This record gives sequence, C-alpha cells and structure tokens, in this order.
Amino acid sequence: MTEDLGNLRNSIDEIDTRIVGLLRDRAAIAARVGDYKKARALPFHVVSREREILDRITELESAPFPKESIRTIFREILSACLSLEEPVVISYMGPPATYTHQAALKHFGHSLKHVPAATVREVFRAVESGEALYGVVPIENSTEGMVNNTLDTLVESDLRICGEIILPIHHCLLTRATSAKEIRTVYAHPQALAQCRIYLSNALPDASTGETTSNTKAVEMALEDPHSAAIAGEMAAEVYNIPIFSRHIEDFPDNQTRFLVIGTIDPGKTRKDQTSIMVSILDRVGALSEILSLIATEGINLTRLESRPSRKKAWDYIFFMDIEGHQADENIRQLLTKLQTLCPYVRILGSYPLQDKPSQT
Ligand SMILES: O=C(O)C(=O)C[C@]1(C(=O)O)C=C[C@@H](O)C=C1
Repeated sequence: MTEDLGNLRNSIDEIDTRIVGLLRDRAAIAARVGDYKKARALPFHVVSREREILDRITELESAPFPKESIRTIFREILSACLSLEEPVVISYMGPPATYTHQAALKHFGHSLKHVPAATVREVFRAVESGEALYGVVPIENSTEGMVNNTLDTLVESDLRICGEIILPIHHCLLTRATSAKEIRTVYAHPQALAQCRIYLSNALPDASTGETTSNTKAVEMALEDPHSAAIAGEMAAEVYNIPIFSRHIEDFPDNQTRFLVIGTIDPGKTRKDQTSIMVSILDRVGALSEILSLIATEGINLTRLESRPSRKKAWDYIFFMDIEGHQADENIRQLLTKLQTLCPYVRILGSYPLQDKPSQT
C-alpha cells in the first residue's frame, strides 16, 4: 500500500494538537506549584528538581527521536513553566550574541529574561543587588586556560557557584568581504584570536589582527568596514546579519568553554555533583602535598587545581579546587573538617550538578 502524504500530515497535526494540550495542562499545574511556593515563601527555581526531571525524561525510550533533542525541548518547557511562576532575570557577560549569552540560553532556556552586563564585575553586581537571580560568566577555555578576571572577582564576592555550563565553541569568520584578499584586518576578543592562530596565518597571512573587548564589538567593526572581518559564533552572524565567510576556524576542533552560574541559591543535592573550594595554605614545605594526600585518603576525585596570587601579600597564593561529590557527602564533610585545621582559610564556593563534557560536534 502506498503512503498518502495528506493522511500522514493529518496524523502529525493531530499529534501536535495533543502535545500543545499536554503543555497547556503542564503549565497550569506548574502555575499551581508556583502559588503553593509563594504562599510558603519557598524558592521558585529548584535546580535539583529540574535535574531530576531532565535525567528521568532522558532515560525514557524516545527512539528514533534523538535523546539530546528531548533534553533541549524539556529545557525550554521548564524555562517556560518557571517563567509562569516567577519572572526570573539572568545577568550574563554581554554584549548580546556572545558565547556567554549562548551558554545562558542553553542552561536556562529562552523564556527567562536574559540581560547583558558589560563586565564580569557587573554581572556579580547585578546578582548581589538582587536585580538578577543568577549570573553567567566564563571561567575556563579548553585551549586557552582560565579566565583569571572571573577567578579574582569570585574571591572578592560572597556569591556562590550554583552551576556550570560547558559549551562547545566553534568560531566563524564573519565579513562583508567576498574574497580573502579583500580582508585587511581581523578583529576579535584576544581569547578568540588566540584560538584561531593557525587558521589566520594559513588563510589570511597578510591580514593584521585587532583586539576588541568582545567578539560582538568585532562584528560591529566588520559590519562598518568591508575590508575587516570578525571572529564570532554563528549566533552573532544571525543576530547581526553578517555573512559567514568560513566556519569551524578554531585551531583545535575540540574547543570548549566552561561558564559558571553564580548566585545565592543552593541548588540542592543531585545524582552527580561537584564541589568547588578555595583554600590558602601555610608557606612551608609539603603544605600543598599534605592537602592533596588528604583528598586522596578520603577517596575523592580532584578534577581541577588552580592557583592565583592572593593579591594581599607578594608570592602568597590561594588555591581553587574542584572535587567530585556534594558537600553533604560524608567523605567531603570529613575532608572539609580536616582542611579547616590545616589551612588558614577555607571557603566552599558551592556544590552544584556536574555537567557532562559535551562530545565533539
Ligand atoms: O517542581 C517544582 O518545584 C516546580 O516549580 C515545577 C518546575 C517544573 O516545571 O517542573 C518548574 C520550576 C522549577 O525550577 C522546577 C520544576
């Protein structure tokens, strides 16, 4: 029997109607949950519950529908339902269409209000003042390393880390020029320029480079001058309506950036968490190795160790550590108690859901 296209499309229309009906029912219940929470002054955004929902629906059989798409769709459903309970503002390091903006949208969905801030410090200020519930700032790139400014701002602030976002970064060359030889200058944020060195020297050996405060600023320069190009993401090309000359121009294809979600809300314990701590150590032989062996003795996996000058005394350092697990776990509680006796200063920056590293796309 041959398929009838009209019948197939009618079936899809019926299913779509059912999906919308179910979303309407879900939204009505979420609004009731919102009223319940309002009456009891409970937090509206519950990270651990969202994580539970996302993990559960990912385990449901959806084939041939891709699992990753199920998660993306549900991320948007949760975002829309939360926005019915409470208008939530997210401050991100702007301007719009940067990778940080993309990271914030991926993590919180499009239904929350995403507001750009000019600097990392401004993002922290927006959250500290209560203008925003959360802030999103870049912390580390897999090719270029730590964003020191974010680490330093974290040290000075009382805000906690509520989550992390890992985004694969694929740079594009954006320009109004139609051939490589027309391009005289390539503008970008220093991090993006550094991540595309090989491409630039091979494809545009005669072009000079110009550093900008953001890739979006670079796009504005490239829009003004047809002899200029900018390095930025695909989202910037869409938002600013500038042609993409070349895609995937990053030197290392597995280029990822990690962002932090900062705020005051405790995300709660989930199935797989990570704890970030900051310690200062005594200036004596073996002090750091003693801490590392404590971590090993408790059977804890140390996934990141960074040092930064304390900015209080010359050659005095603070150490940032990420360990697998939640601060409520027995072995981490033991470790923290021992660290308090060993280190002059210990601060828990937060326990939050561990993000899976995205596979190369
Ligand atoms: O379960 C809740 O606490 C809700 O508010 C409902 C809901 C949802 O849409 O499922 C919405 C927002 C929360 O962040 C978590 C879940």
